[in-house]
Amino acid sequence: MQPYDAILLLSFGGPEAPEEVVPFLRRVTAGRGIPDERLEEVGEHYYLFGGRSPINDQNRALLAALRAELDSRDIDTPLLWGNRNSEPFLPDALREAYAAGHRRVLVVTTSAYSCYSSCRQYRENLADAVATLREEGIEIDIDKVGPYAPRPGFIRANLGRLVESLRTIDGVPDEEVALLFVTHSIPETMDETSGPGDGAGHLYQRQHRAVAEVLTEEANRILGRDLGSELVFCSRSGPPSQSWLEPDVNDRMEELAASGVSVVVAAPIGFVSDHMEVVYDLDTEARATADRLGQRLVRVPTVGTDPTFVADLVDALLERAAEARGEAVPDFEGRRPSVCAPGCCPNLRQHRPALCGSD
Ligand SMILES: CC1=C(CCC(=O)O)c2cc3nc(cc4[nH]c(cc5[nH]c(cc1n2)c(C)c5CCC(=O)O)c(CCC(=O)O)c4C)C(CCC(=O)O)=C3C
Ligand SMILES: [Fe+2]
Repeated sequence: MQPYDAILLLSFGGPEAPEEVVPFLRRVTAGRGIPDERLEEVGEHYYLFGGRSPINDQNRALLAALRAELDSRDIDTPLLWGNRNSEPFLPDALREAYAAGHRRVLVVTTSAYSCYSSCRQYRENLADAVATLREEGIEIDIDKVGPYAPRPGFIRANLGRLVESLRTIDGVPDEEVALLFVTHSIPETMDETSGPGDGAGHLYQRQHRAVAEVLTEEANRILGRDLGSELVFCSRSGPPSQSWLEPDVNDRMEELAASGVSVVVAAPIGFVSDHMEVVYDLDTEARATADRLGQRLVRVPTVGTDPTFVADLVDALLERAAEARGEAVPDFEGRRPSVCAPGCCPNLRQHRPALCGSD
């Protein structure tokens, strides 16, 4: 893994007890104009699950799977974990890394796609953490693996799960099935400006549509079906005056019921584990919508610790290390170099320093 002497999994974080819910939500939304009403509502989602989000346990499982994959390739580089919004906090993780003698850390996030929330915001968190540590006299260098949704392993792992789910509705005619790929809604402006600032924009949506297209094609080929598919969104927040990506999964299910769809297959390709957005927004809310409409909802699992996904993440780490050594590495979808371009996925609220980019 040279030139890196540690790897760090960087994630969103989540509460693990009822008393952690409000402090967590305050951290997530500090200065982001989320209405109080929405916060109370989201708090209720967490209380419904005893105040414990599944995300940290899922990251513990991912860390164990990554460790096992690294070990199987005789890579003994330490693997660490830091979060944006809950313990273990990123600056603490980096402080510990330094204390253990690590000076150059390679980061991989639990966000697979490109947009401010899923990429640059983590880069800002890294810049903040490094600045905090510098004040303590600690110097640490950070690089990051780029958004990995277009990678073959992420796609193959999703395909395996999708095909398995579709096999449970073998006898249902194509015209009665709606295949919905689901991701987190984001503000329209965040989508428009996502990507390397080359004028094209909408990279967030384009990456999802590309993944959805390959998955639909391949699943149809494997199963001898001719299913269509669409991209829909969940977890909208923000004030009603702001446009966010649509349609909402529940609204679309309602329309589909009216046109004779009896089975909805929901594949949350926007997420890498079955965290709150999945267990609440899909398994609770969308399931209630399905029940009301008399539809059957088949929810496809996220990639989680799928061995194909885990092996591909380790490949991504190794490729990033080779890139840092100046070696030629495979390109995919123009994601080389891994350093983000100037103005990539900008912060539209205020300019803030960000690491792992060329601006
Ligand atoms: C693109 C995207 C991902 C996917 C990529 C990735 O995985 O990073 C993601 C993941 C997640 N989002 C999460 C939780 C929350 N996101 C919020 C708010 C927001 N998310 C946004 C976007 C995204 N979010 C945006 C544009 C906002 C508006 C405010 C802002 O501009 O920041 C809020 C505030 C309340 C609300 O409005 O919902 C919460 C509580 C959790 C933890 C789940 C758990 O606990 O299991 C995870 C993994
Ligand atoms: Fe979110």
